[in-house]
Amino acid sequence: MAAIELDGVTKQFGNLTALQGVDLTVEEGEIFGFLGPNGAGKSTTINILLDFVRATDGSATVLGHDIHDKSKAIRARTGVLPEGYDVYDRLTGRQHLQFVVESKGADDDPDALAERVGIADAIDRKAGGYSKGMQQRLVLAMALVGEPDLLILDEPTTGLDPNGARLMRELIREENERGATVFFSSHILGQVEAVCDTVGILQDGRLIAKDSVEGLREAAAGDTVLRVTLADADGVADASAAVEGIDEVSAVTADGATLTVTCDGDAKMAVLNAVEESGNEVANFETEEASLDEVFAAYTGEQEQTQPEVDA
Ligand SMILES: Nc1ncnc2c1ncn2[C@@H]1O[C@H](COP(=O)(O)OP(=O)(O)OP(=O)(O)O)[C@@H](O)[C@H]1O
Repeated sequence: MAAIELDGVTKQFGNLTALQGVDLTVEEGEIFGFLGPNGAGKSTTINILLDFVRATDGSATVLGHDIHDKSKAIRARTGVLPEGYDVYDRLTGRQHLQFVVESKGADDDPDALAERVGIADAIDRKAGGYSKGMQQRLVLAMALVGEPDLLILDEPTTGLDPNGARLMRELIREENERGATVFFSSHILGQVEAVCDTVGILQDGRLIAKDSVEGLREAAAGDTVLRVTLADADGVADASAAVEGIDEVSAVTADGATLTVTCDGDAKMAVLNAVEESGNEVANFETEEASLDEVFAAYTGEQEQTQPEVDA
């Protein structure tokens, strides 16, 4: 059974088309990264899945249930970290957690939940006094209540420092190992790359790609950069001339005994053969993979969508 299935989902807000005919399947047990620039329609998709917003057209199921007819059943089995969720300033962390435990009919221990997200010391303080990152951790703990079958996390690393972002990734993996499907949206590519099995790229309300991180890279990385180091630097000019003669090669630069060659991914062997045929011995070669940033830019045609990655 698919954990999430969208079939031709379209959403109009007046004249604005926020989603256009989105078909998407997220398999059970997957960690799915929903990637897209600001305004692409990620939150609208999530709101439709949770029946907070009605689709103009199309249909969808979550955990096998129709999103309209069975929204209560869906929410009972789903943990959600909404974008920009406001905590109740006057309630403590414990009261927030107790509220969710009771409303879900679960039996989680609030102290254990707070411990998992790293706010155990602050559990009896009012959430209004929490830092932004602590509030985000509290909301994450609320999403974990009741061992949900599906976690929907909308931009979960917002407001988190590198340690918080790392914790988020660890929790996503732990929850997935427990058996939960994880669907999380982000415009921070590194977060998605670090933890996801599958990525969907949404742009202007259309799903423009869905693949594994590796598959996306291969599909979008038309150009590969090869660094070929020769055994003898004296042969560089000949080797360079030989490589330049290959149709699939778009650029060659030389530095000492190393040639840097930009070429189509499938021309790697031709490059190495040309170097050897020019009378040179290859001492070493490396291939530079396209980063997911480059993949994302190749798909969306946008260069600077990302915030600096919080490396952890
Ligand atoms: N309630 C609404 N009324 C009118 N327009 C809306 C509404 N909600 C969203 N939109 C518009 O729909 C489009 C998609 O917005 P959405 O919030 O789903 O994007 P997003 O990918 O989640 O972006 P972000 O990363 O900035 O949160 C945007 O153009 C947005 O302005």
